[in-house]
Amino acid sequence: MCGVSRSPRLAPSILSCDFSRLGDELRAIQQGGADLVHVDVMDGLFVPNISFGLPILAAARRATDQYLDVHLMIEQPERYIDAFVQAGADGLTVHVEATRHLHRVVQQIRAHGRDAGVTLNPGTPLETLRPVLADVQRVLIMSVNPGFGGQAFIPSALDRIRAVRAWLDDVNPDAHLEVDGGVGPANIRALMDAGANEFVAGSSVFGADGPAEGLRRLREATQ
Ligand SMILES: O=C(CO)[C@@H](O)[C@H](O)COP(=O)(O)O
Repeated sequence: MCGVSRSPRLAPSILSCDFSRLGDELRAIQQGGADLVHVDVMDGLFVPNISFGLPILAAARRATDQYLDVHLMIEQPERYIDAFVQAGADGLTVHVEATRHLHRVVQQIRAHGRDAGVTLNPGTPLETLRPVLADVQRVLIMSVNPGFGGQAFIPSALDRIRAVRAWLDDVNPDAHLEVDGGVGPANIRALMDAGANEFVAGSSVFGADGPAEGLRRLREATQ
């Protein structure tokens, strides 16, 4: 039996929001029942896109009291952990491919009292995560190649979730297992059944019908 509640936690990705109305968007997702706010930081080096960085995170921190789940798609994240903590991150997730010192970065995040997360690209062997599984609060399985919102879900993520869920149940049942990329009403139930309990969603939340409806559809699909 897993230690964390298996109740699904919805994590809208603000990468897909209207940044000219960031405060309104954050209020809308909170009112719509978001459980945490996913913040995608991209450096144009680790991924072929630049999103935003510290000032936007700090602005989000001023605008909401919700948990800020920061996904660092940046090279050598150890250079910026302290700054992202200062800017208001509650959880920081780093890529195994982006650092030579994965265990040290996890320690660095934990030393600030924040939740440490680890993630990996869809083409990276899961084994690279294993040495730190007991030390983290969150594992993120990427179900797209990171860098852009609105991409198609990669089905092999389902088996990867099942495998990591089994490992976590052995060594760290309290850790969250999050999935990110192409998540929507059509696949959220299958992802839940595979063992994920946190669901990052950009397009399916900030779509044409707005965050309240997007979140309602996702929540309904988990039933
Ligand atoms: O990290 C990323 C992309 O790199 C994701 O968080 C996306 O922003 C999710 O967007 P959708 O696939 O839900 O549109």
